[in-house]
Amino acid sequence: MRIGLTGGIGSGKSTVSRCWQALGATVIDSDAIARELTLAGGAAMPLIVAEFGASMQAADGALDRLRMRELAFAEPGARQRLESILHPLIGIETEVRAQASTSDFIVFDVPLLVESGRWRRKVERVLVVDCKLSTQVDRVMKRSGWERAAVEAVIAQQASRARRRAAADAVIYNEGLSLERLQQQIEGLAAHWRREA
Ligand SMILES: CC(C)(COP(=O)(O)OP(=O)(O)OC[C@H]1O[C@@H](n2cnc3c(N)ncnc32)[C@H](O)[C@@H]1O)[C@@H](O)C(=O)NCCC(=O)NCCS
Ligand SMILES: Nc1ncnc2c1ncn2[C@@H]1O[C@H](COP(=O)(O)OP(=O)(O)OP(=O)(O)O)[C@@H](O)[C@H]1O
Repeated sequence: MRIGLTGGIGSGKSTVSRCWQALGATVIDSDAIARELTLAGGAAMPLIVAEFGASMQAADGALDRLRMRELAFAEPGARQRLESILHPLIGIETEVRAQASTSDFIVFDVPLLVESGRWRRKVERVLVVDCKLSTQVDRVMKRSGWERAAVEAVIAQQASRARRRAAADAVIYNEGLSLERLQQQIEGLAAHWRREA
């Protein structure tokens, strides 16, 4: 079964992904693929340099992520140009990885599943990880050392919690939840979806 896992920045997608991995699922992480594509020599780099100029490249040839983040979340047009380079390449790579999987469950961790539209028909279930906006901000500031305004700028470009929940087959409310309880919820969901299938 193909599951699309989504949620806002810092909601807990990677944490939930690890719960699925513990059950033997294959997890395919779009953010990780985007990072690989933009390493030095990555397939996206020539296209990014052609579109945004060589100043977007760090000294080692990889994408200058901080610089690109500042541009992409300040100018929606720039973010869309970046997405139009990366999203087709991410789509190809995720499909290659999915084809290679022999697991019962393939979990696609896709931050922009609801926003992009092209994902819904590729998955059989949509699992949304939800939490309060203030929790998202706190978690990302703590985990990544970002400024509050940087986290808020990303949240402003993402779907609302209500829109995401409306697209969900199941919602994990990841607020004050121990990792044990989270794992139990995923186990319950996996059993339920196994029965449905
Ligand atoms: C802008 C970039 C360079 C910033 O890199 P940085 O290392 O600072 O952040 P990172 O990649 O870890 O992303 C952190 C989070 O930002 C959010 N985010 C990333 N890109 C986008 C986007 N295009 N729109 C909305 N939110 C986004 C996601 O929640 C993501 O988990 C990078 O996020 C990127 O290349 N984005 C475009 C690719 C994309 O759309 N990725 C989203 C998953 S498909
Ligand atoms: N239930 C929880 N209990 C305690 N800490 C949590 C919980 N869920 C998530 N976190 C912590 O919050 C931070 C963000 O979680 P995680 O990385 O899973 O989110 P994400 O949705 O994958 O984030 P991003 O969109 O930035 O990739 C991490 O440091 C994680 O350890």
